[in-house]
Amino acid sequence: MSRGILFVLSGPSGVGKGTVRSALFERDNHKLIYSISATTRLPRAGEVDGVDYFFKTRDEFEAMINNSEFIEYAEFVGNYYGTPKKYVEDQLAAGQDVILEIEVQGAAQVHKMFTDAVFIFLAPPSLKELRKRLEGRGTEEDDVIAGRLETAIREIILMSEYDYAVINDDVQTAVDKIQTIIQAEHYRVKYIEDSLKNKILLDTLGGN
Ligand SMILES: Nc1ncnc2c1ncn2[C@@H]1O[C@H](COP(=O)(O)OP(=O)(O)OP(=O)(O)O)[C@@H](O)[C@H]1O
Ligand SMILES: Nc1nc2c(ncn2[C@@H]2O[C@H](COP(=O)(O)O)[C@@H](O)[C@H]2O)c(=O)[nH]1
Repeated sequence: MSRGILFVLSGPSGVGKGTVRSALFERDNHKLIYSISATTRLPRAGEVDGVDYFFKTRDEFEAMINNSEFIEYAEFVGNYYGTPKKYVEDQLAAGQDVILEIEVQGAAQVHKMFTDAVFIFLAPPSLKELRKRLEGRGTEEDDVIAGRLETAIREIILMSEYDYAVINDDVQTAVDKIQTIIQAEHYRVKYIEDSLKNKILLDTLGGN
C-alpha cells in the first residue's frame, strides 16, 4: 500500500482556512483526514477539546515539546500551537491523505521534514478584507486582531515559498481549486504503482 499524501493548508489568521476546510470535507466524504492540533489558547465559545483542538496548559505543551511529540510547533501571537506526530504518521502509513491547517512558521518546519508534502497558501483578496473577516468573526479582542494582522503581512510575503496559492474570495471557488490540486497530486508519476507500469509494458510487447 502506498503512503498517503500530506497536504499543508496555511495562510494568515482569518483568511478562512477553517471555513474552506469544512466546506472541502463536506464534499470530500472524509477521504482526507484532518489532524487536530494542540494549543495553549483558551477555547472559544462552542469549541470542544479533542474536536477543534487539544487544549493544553503551557506546562503540558512544553512537556510534549520535550518528549518530541510534535511534527512542528510554533508560538503565534502569544500562544503555542503544534501538530501531534503519532496520529499523522500512523494515518500516512495507513495510506490516508492528511491535511494540516497551520500557520507559516510551522509549515516551514514541515517542509524540512516531509519533502513530499504539498503546500497550499490560502490568501485573502486584500488586507482590508482580512481585517473585516477577523473583526466580523468576533472571537478576538482588538489588540489580538492587530497582532494577527501585523503577522499576516509577514506571512503573505512568504507565499512564494508554497507550491500553490489559492485566493479565498468565494469559499466554493476556493474549494474547487483545492480539490483540483489534491486530485492532480495523485497523478504524479511517482505514485504510479510498479505493477501498473509493468502491465503497460507487457501489453505493448505482447502485441494485443
Ligand atoms: N470567502 C469568504 N468570504 C467571506 N467571509 C469568509 C470567507 N471565508 C471565510 N470567511 C469568514 O471569515 C472569518 C474567518 O474564517 P476562519 O475562521 O475560517 O479563518 P481561519 O483562517 O481558519 O482563521 P484562524 O487561522 O484564526 O483559525 C469567519 O467569520 C468566516 O465565516
Ligand atoms: N504551527 C501551527 N499553527 C497552527 C496549528 N494549529 C493551528 N495553527 C494556526 O494558528 C493560528 C491561530 O489559530 P486560532 O485557532 O487561534 O485562530 C492560525 O493561523 C492557525 O492555522 C498547529 O498545529 N501548528
